[in-house]
Amino acid sequence: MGSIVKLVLGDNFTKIESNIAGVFFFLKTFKRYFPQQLKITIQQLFFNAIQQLPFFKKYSDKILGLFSPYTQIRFREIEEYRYNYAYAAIKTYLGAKVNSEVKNLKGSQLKQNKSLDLKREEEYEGVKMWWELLNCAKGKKMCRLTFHRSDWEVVTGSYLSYVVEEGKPVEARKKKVKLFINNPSWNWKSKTKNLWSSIDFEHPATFETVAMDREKKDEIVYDLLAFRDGKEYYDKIGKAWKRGYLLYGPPGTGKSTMIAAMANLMNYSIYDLELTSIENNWELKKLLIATTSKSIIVIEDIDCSLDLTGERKGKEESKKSDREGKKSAVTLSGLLNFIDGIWSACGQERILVFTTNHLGKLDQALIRRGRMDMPIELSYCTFDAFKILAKNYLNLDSHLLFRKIASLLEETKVTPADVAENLMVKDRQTEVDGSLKGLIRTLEKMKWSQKTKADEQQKED
Ligand SMILES: Nc1ncnc2c1ncn2[C@@H]1O[C@H](COP(=O)(O)OP(=O)(O)OP(=O)(O)O)[C@@H](O)[C@H]1O
Ligand SMILES: [Mg+2]
Repeated sequence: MGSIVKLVLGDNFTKIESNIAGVFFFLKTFKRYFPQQLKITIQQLFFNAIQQLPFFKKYSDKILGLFSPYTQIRFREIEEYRYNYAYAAIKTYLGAKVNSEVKNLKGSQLKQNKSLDLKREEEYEGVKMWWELLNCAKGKKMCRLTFHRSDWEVVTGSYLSYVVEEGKPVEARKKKVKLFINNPSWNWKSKTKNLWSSIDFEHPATFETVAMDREKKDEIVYDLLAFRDGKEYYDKIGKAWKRGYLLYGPPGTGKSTMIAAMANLMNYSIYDLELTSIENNWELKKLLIATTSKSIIVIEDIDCSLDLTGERKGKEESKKSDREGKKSAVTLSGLLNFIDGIWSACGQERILVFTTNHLGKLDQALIRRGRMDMPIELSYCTFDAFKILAKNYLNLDSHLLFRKIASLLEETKVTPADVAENLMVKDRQTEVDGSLKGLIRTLEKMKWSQKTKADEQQKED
């Protein structure tokens, strides 16, 4: 074998042969004379140097994972659309350490799609390790811990629990998400705190449980995260740090559920603004100025609350107008002024969400870009959305009846709320089949009645 290689490579083989011999001789001498600690340091330097090579830069994570004596543990900020509290605790721990030991702080650039916020070296019970805080593509963030494989037990055994415990006390003071509801203006007293009443917000919805196409959902989550981390960007372009989302779709498609998921993801409070209990533009201004930063201001069913001619025509409008004997005057222009003017002046880190069942009824001025940055359509249940509901309600990934349901969903307009209702069971063990069959019956009925209606319509036309 050696002679065939020699024949092919000729003189080069002799050179390679002597180089390899040289490396082996070096490693042998190194092993004999150098202490363990120095060896670890040199190994680290060697792997750091390798990471700089272009080929390794591209595949370094995978290659180093295979050959490196070092191993890594990653803590992502968002795991399966849920906020990862271990990440938060670690970040807090590292932040506190950085303030007291600035000398360990290093900043540099990693791969093109990752930027390094912080790198610090740690020593725990004689074990050396390295923490990195990384900003990855699409606003994702993570902490990465690198350490020698031989230290696995110390790191996973006691070190990580120590870090999470240390980071916890600050994290425990984390803001509680609140739901604010505006008091009717005839109940306001002199102090600002009477404008809004609040309760703890404990809605369990997360983006994981919102049933909609995954791609669309990812786009929304990345948009929200980019907004949250965008202070510098908004400062740079000279725009107020705010973002508007317009959620539209038929009743029962998950608009309110998505607002709850947004609040839980961002850890922002919700201000649920009921325009029908406000008298005029001045009151609207007062209410909006009293909202705090890191909040989501929600106006549900905007088309029912506001008339495009300038007068409200809300669900409670007639009742209230009768009672007070005068016309209320919150106008579209009042709202627009706020979004563009006062909003920009006092608005720090606020999200504005409008919902509607009828996109066509809204004034273009209200939904133009800059006011509503992202229109989000919540639509009838697709098979992708159904699979999420089946997982939520029945803990089911697949079933023989799924194929039938998929084909019925293609032909029927049914809301996720209707599907969810059919999937609710008290006893999962015995009722899974029954609830899926019940859903199929409902879908068949709906399909038939929708078809009949469409035929009648066609005849009329
Ligand atoms: N996309 C969805 N994902 C998960 N659950 C959903 C979804 N859509 C509806 N649901 C379920 O249906 C119920 C009603 O949904 P929700 O209140 O979010 O609808 P909506 O679009 O706000 O309706 P409306 O226009 O009447 O306000 C929710 O409690 C939820 O359980
Ligand atoms: Mg709703």
